[in-house]
Amino acid sequence: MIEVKALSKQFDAQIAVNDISFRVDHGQFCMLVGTSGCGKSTTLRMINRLIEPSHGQILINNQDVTTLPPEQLRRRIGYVIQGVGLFPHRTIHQNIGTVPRLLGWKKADIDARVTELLTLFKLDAATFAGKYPHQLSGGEQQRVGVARALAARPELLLMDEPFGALDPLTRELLQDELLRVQKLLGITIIMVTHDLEEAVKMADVIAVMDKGELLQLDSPETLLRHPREGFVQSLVGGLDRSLRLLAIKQVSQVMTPLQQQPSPSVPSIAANANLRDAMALLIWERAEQLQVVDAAGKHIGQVTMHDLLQQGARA
Ligand SMILES: Nc1ncnc2c1ncn2[C@@H]1O[C@H](COP(=O)(O)OP(=O)(O)OP(=O)(O)O)[C@@H](O)[C@H]1O
Repeated sequence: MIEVKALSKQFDAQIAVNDISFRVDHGQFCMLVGTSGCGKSTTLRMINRLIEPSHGQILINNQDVTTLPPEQLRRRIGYVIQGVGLFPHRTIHQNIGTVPRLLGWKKADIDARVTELLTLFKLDAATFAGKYPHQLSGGEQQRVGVARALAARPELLLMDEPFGALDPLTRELLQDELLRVQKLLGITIIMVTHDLEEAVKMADVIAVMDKGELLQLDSPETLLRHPREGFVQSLVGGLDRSLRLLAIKQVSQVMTPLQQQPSPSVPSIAANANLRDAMALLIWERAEQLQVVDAAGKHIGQVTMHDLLQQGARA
């Protein structure tokens, strides 16, 4: 668990972060959202002490981060930035093994961990371990960047716009992979983004910042349904809020169990698809109803236009 208490940072005359407090529980995914220059990166970099706070306190599992030597602290906290920052003259294996090596892990343990992480991110270890970063695509490099940050099993992962430089399709793929890995490993993540769509899709809690201040900290659904007046309201948007609400729920959460025999004339949708995709399919097919199928392709229920209208509507 991480607790940020009355944290501020002043650079000369400029107050970059102004008296912010929040708490992220173990295993939660927290997104810091806001426009450029609002203090997101500065907040993140104070947590791993790349920047020293002017005021305030940061506790990780009740331990004040200022009581730890910064190098020791950074080995307990993974850090991923946009553009990856892989070491260009080291192989993928050496890159991922960086922190375990510094911590004095045995070679066999490092080898096993590198293979485990590459496999986790769907990169074939035999193919990729000996390659150099420039031989990888941007998406592959970014996966390696996340794998490297996770190598020594950190208790916290900090990510600063990690997918900002990727094309939209690769970006979506990596978002899905990160969510899968996060759920699997149960790690706590604090990620910076200026993309509300990304925040709504991935976060358990969203912290909206503006001009160095924390304006609202809530779940995606609460933030979309009850944004505070002013900046947050303008950020979450007007009517497209309804589509964002649909994007945060899965078909499986609103479907009704199978009532009738599957019909070949009714379009099908995967149970883990989101409601926005379901709405798009209903409109595209001019249908009133979709059949829901599980990962094995078995029909398990149905979802109707009426169900979706309820979910995307004002509370
Ligand atoms: N080392 C520094 N020295 C002086 N001012 C700084 C320094 N780092 C950041 N700032 C200023 O602090 C403010 C907050 O910067 P920060 O990088 O935290 O914003 P951000 O929300 O992450 O923005 P972006 O999305 O553009 O990265 C900005 O006005 C920035 O110019």
